Amino acid sequence: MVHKLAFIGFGVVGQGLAEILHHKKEALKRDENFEAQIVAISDFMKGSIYQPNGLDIELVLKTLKETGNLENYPETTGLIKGWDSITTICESNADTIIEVSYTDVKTGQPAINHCKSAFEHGKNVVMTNKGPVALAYKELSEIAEQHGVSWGFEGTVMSGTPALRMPNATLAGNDITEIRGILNGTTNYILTKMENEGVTYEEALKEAQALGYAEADPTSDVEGYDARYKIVILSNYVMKAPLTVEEVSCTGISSITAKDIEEAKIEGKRWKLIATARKDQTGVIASIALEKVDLDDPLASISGATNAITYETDLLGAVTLSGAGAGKVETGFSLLIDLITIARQKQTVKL
Ligand SMILES: NC(=O)C1=CN([C@@H]2O[C@H](COP(=O)(O)OP(=O)(O)OC[C@H]3O[C@@H](n4cnc5c(N)ncnc54)[C@H](OP(=O)(O)O)[C@@H]3O)[C@@H](O)[C@H]2O)C=CC1
Ligand SMILES: N[C@@H](CC=O)C(=O)O
Repeated sequence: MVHKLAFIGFGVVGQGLAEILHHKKEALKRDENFEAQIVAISDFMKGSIYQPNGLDIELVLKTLKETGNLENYPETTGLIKGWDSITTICESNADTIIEVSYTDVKTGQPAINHCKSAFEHGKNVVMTNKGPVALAYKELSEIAEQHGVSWGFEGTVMSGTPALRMPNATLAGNDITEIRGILNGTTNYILTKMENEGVTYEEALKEAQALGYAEADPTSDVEGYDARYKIVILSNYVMKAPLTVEEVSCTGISSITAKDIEEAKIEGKRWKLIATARKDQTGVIASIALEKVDLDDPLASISGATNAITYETDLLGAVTLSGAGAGKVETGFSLLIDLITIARQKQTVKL
């Protein structure tokens, strides 16, 4: 079966997945029996194209690079231009929607509506957009289930590093009592650059933006909102506790100075933006806080855009996972693993 994909949003991450699908086409077919075709892309400013027989990925990327607009893609029989996101989701022949538009930290929209429309039209969604998972996890998972479709969102926490799949699949049966981690690549990159290279806060932020780590509005990163979304996703999905964004106390890194960093160094400590969620009798208590950690703390050695997370479990003790927390290919991969998982489920059902 060839999986037909429609992309909503085509920025860093969307293009990351498209490049992987192009470069690994043969290997994915040979090793995973996985074949995909991009039939539609709908992006706010970069334009919208739909070709029911499949778009030529190389030509899509070339057209975008050379002209900045997808609608300059060469005319072919059946090509439709200009569809908005909802029309693309509802009217295209895609079986899976790749939702990689920007994360709205207040309402989660329009991505929540994108998910609802897709599920109601019998389509799977795989996404890296954190809004719908952080704000509407329960409602959307119920709608997906009612319509018998899949919803993948591995990349919403720690990019392609399996921060969701690992505890759910391989730690199943454990009670996870506490989660503590570095969950934002941009802020960890800034803190590392300031400490190791004496780069200013502003310069380090600019670098993180240029490398594709930061959110469209980097306030989300530096004020801790992005990490707050991620700890809410972890609480709901991994700890099965219905924590809301408003319940998480949150401070970011925007007030940190070179002097603060120097002082921490003298004390033998290091600043890190730490996300914590801890179970108690009433539910889960969670926070995002800038902390001065001891150098022998396992999170102290996590540098750059790398993230890390420790799960405290009742049967296995502490289990720590570290890996990429942001990036084009790294986050593109998170979408690929969700797609491969859906494909494997379909193959198992057939058997
Ligand atoms: N970058 C990373 O490392 C990671 C990102 N994420 C998440 O993945 C998502 C995508 O990130 P990234 O690719 O970096 O972001 P970008 O800002 O590079 O891309 C987002 C794209 O979505 C488009 N867009 C915004 N709203 C709509 C809409 N309503 N309909 C169609 N297109 C829309 C934007 O359009 P335009 O700019 O043309 O107006 C832009 O091209 C975000 O939600 C982010 O939080 C998650 C993990 C890691
Ligand atoms: N802006 C985010 C991207 C991934 O979620 C980050 O820096 O971690």
